This record gives sequence, structure tokens and C-alpha cells, in this order.
Amino acid sequence: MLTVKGLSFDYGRQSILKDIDLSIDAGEIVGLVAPNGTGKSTLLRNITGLLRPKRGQVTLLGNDSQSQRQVFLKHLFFLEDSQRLYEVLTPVELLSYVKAMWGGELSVDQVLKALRMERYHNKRISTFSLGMRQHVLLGAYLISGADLLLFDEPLNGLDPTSIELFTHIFSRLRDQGKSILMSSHQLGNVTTMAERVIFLKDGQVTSYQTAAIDLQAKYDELFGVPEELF
Ligand SMILES: Nc1ncnc2c1ncn2[C@@H]1O[C@H](COP(=O)(O)OP(=O)(O)OP(=O)(O)O)[C@@H](O)[C@H]1O
Repeated sequence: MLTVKGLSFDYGRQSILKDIDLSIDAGEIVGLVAPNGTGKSTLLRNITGLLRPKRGQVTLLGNDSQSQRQVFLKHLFFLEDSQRLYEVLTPVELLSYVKAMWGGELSVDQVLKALRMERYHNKRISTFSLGMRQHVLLGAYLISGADLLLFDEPLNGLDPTSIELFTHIFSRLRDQGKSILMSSHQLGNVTTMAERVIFLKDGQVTSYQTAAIDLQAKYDELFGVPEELF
């Protein structure tokens, strides 16, 4: 589904991504985990082409992110942050807009119902809490019908019931053959859903099957707090 080859990116003199290779299959949920400021958002932005890689190639279903940009974008959905939704719109308006742009099959009503958003579907997003915004954001992902979903911190601000609902929806999407790359600085936020975890460190990635190793031990080995602080 998604193939990234030799991707590098610098912010000025600071090298953030170094020669990254990764791939994601159809129907696979992958977690991207690293502490704050490591480069997760930068990697997602490079994959989508919001930032232009210094080197490397990204293809989605065989479509190149640069030379076949329109088709490439049609197959993916990425909204960086629920704080950057169109504030003046209501959920109904936003979802209708995304449906019109991406041409997904689900109706606005189906999505509102699946995400239990009927209570506030006609209120302006500007008045919403973080958790409500996350629901609208997931609604936009769902209604897009895109094949690859890139999600930055999907569980931010959610109560336990909503986490359960989101987890359920992600597994439904996987069953439908959608691929999901979700980033988080918290390992626990992705391990319940992802069958594979990619750690980003020093600009490079290592990938582990969730069931194959003790991921927390690996996380501590890679990013743990040093024993001697002072
Ligand atoms: N526009 C920018 N100009 C220069 N440096 C930047 C810019 N945006 C991010 N950086 C730097 O790039 C590095 C990676 O940032 P990025 O936001 O990708 O990290 P992250 O892993 O997503 O962090 P977080 O978990 O806090 O969201 C950081 O050192 C950050 O300071």
C-alpha cells in the first residue's frame, strides 16, 4: 500500500529524518512512537508531501507522491490536528465537505451515528472540547473513505468509553482493508490497536511486531530516562 524509500529531511542544519525506509500493507495498523520533538509529525508531513523530502520517494498504491500527486492524495487522508478544523463549520457541514471532496461511500448520518455525535452535530466546532473535536476528526477520516489514514495522536483528550469506540472503529477499518499509521508519544496509546510499532530515533526507524517482543522494554532501552540524572 504505502512505500517509503530513502527518505531524508532537514530543518535548516538540523537533520530530522535520515534515509528512512518503511512500508505499510493493506489492512495493517501501524504505530509510530517516539518522545516529543523527535520527528513524528515531520515524518507524517513528509509522507503526505506537506513537507518536501530532501531525498527519497513515497508511493501509495503505486502512485508517486510528487509526480502523481492528485491520485496520490485521493487515496490518503491526513488532518494534522483537531485544533485546526474549520472552526465556523458544524460537524454536518465539515463531513459533507469531506465527503464531497473524497467521494467516500458512508453517509453523514451513518458517521454521526457511529461516532455518537448526534447531540452536537449542528453546533459550531469553535465551541467544542478536545474530545469532541477528536470525534469530528475521526468522522472526517471515516467519511473520506481513503485507503491510507495518517493519524497524529488519535486518542488525545478521549474518555475511556470514547477510547473503546475509537479502537472498535479502527479495527473495523482494518477489516475493510484500510491502512492506518498512527503516531503517539505514548506507547500505550498505540499498542492496543497496532499490530506493528515503528520507533523513531536519531532520524531512523526500527519496526517490531507488537506480539513478538516486549515493546515497553524496547521503548525503555531506546528512550528511557538515564538512571543518573545529576
Ligand atoms: N518549522 C520548523 N522549523 C524548524 N524546526 C522545526 C520545525 N518544526 C519542527 N521542528 C523541529 O523538528 C523536530 C521534530 O519536530 P516534530 O514536531 O516532528 O516532533 P514530534 O515527534 O512530532 O513531537 P511531538 O510529539 O511533540 O508532537 C523538533 O526538534 C522541532 O523543534
